[in-house]
Amino acid sequence: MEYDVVIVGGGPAGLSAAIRLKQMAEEAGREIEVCVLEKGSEIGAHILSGAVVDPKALYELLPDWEEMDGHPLTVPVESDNHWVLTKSGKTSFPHIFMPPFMDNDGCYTLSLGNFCRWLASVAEGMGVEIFPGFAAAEVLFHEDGSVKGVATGATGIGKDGEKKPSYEPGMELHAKYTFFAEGVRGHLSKELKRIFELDRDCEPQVYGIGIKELWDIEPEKHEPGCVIHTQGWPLEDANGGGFIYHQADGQVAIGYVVWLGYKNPHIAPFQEMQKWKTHPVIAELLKGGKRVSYGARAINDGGYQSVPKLAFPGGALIGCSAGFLNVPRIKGTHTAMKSGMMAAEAAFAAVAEGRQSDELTGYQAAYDESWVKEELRKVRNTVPLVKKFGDLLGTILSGATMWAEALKIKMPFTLGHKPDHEQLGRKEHFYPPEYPKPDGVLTFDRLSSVFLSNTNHEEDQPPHLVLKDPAIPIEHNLPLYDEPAQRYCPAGVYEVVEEEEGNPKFVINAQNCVHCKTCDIKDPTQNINWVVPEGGGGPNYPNM
Ligand SMILES: Cc1cc2nc3c(=O)[nH]c(=O)nc-3n(C[C@H](O)[C@H](O)[C@H](O)COP(=O)(O)OP(=O)(O)OC[C@H]3O[C@@H](n4cnc5c(N)ncnc54)[C@H](O)[C@@H]3O)c2cc1C
Ligand code: SF4
Repeated sequence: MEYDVVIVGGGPAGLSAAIRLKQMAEEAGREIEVCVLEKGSEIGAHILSGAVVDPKALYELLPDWEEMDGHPLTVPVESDNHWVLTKSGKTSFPHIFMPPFMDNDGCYTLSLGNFCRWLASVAEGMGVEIFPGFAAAEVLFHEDGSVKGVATGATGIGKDGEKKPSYEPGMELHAKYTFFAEGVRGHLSKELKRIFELDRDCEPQVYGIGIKELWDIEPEKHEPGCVIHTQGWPLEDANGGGFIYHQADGQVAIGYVVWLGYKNPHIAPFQEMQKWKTHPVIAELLKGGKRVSYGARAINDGGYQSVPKLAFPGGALIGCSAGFLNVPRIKGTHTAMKSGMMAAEAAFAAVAEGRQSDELTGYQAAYDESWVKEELRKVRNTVPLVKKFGDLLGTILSGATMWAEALKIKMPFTLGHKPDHEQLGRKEHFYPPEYPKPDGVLTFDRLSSVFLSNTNHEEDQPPHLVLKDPAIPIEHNLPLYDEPAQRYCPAGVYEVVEEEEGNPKFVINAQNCVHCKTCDIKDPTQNINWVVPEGGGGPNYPNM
């Protein structure tokens, strides 16, 4: 199938790019053929976020969005709180100490999945072809090495590699330009970074794992638009923090992010979140409520200094595939959208000039002049400072650099990052943290949690969690790190079980995978390669 632009990924970046392309074509009075591929069973099915969204990019994309039908930006932020937690206490950090650009004034709290569903309806109304349930499995290249498009994976192939009666071949989608909008740690984007050496001149990307639950809470405790961020307890050997967003319909979205640069191999991010919920203030908020959804997704933490080269012959990385998240604001939606719009503008100009398959230098140039780059520049030292000096001193120092930027004093240094997978220490050098036993009311185990993510994969299909060397988990990771995949995976996919003869065996329950990408990031020897399973497989998040 031939298109002008093929977009891989129906998140905020991909959908904004599609809408912007159609808008420009309409303004110019010409046609442009655009399609969006989405591996989830529907748009939004794989989207997991907070979210408190800054509508800055939305105002640029759809200036009259407030008058448009069905938009989900119905709960403006009414109160903005930051708590520093100890085991049983909390101190509210005075809002006045926050640099003005950290403000949530004018932002909305919502389900990002529902936001994407709405953006998709707008895009379809403009003639964008959207294919949910289609995972782009392979990048296609022209003979000169430029990107030609993508191929979706075939369906109906068994574990043994043989065709089943349900076999359907994959499709090739060719385009003048292909945008990769796969979100954090996209597996094709990872390949493209390697092939075109896109990250040769930037710092390595670093990540966090965000674990989220949606709760129906008692009506008298619900304060729509109340936004709370927490730092401090319970994390000891790691950095990160929690969020509590009072959203529409009596629900609160709660989540916990653990930065993946941690050294203690005994840490289990899922358990950190369960422990965080036992804090008296959070436990009280959730008491009498019911957990209705669960999920997890990695998040980019590298920021400004980890943004790779954005364009290459025939394509571009947009959104979190490149990595535009503002870490102290925990916001990447508006920057993802704007990057998609900038790429769209460059691609439209190129197609209108009759060009194809070349490098969209206009996109890179637009980013270099954009508010996205400037926003990321101001907060670029937060993550390295907190990692180096710890939560308290690091936050103070990072706050000082942000205030300096707010006062127009440009910091003359940019600190670097170290890859997350190189950080783990040996198991005997660290104590296992204490975690609560699940009570099934406030705290849960991983399997009952995954059940709430509605995750489903066809069981008889080739593995989508590919071990480069099957011996490494037991022969290398187990003796050194007690095989950390057992703990960092938020879906209980990886287990070490004793075989009858007493030998340990590494088991992969791939059907439980919620596509968070943590294993692809944190495995110490980068032995796990996450590739797309059959399209439509994975979580089915309702409103995450
Ligand atoms: C826990 C957590 C909390 C967050 N909180 C906030 C917040 O409060 N505010 C905020 O602004 N941002 C927040 N973010 C960040 C925000 O969610 C991201 O910045 C944003 O979603 C990035 O958009 P994207 O379009 O680049 O990628 P995504 O939203 O990840 O979308 C990518 C899409 O591409 C699809 N896809 C991937 N690979 C393929 C493939 N090969 N073929 C087909 N489809 C594919 C995926 O299924 C997905 O639907 C949070 C993130 C997390 C994890
Ligand atoms: S297997 Fe990997 S991608 Fe899947 S849920 Fe576990 S850590 Fe995430």
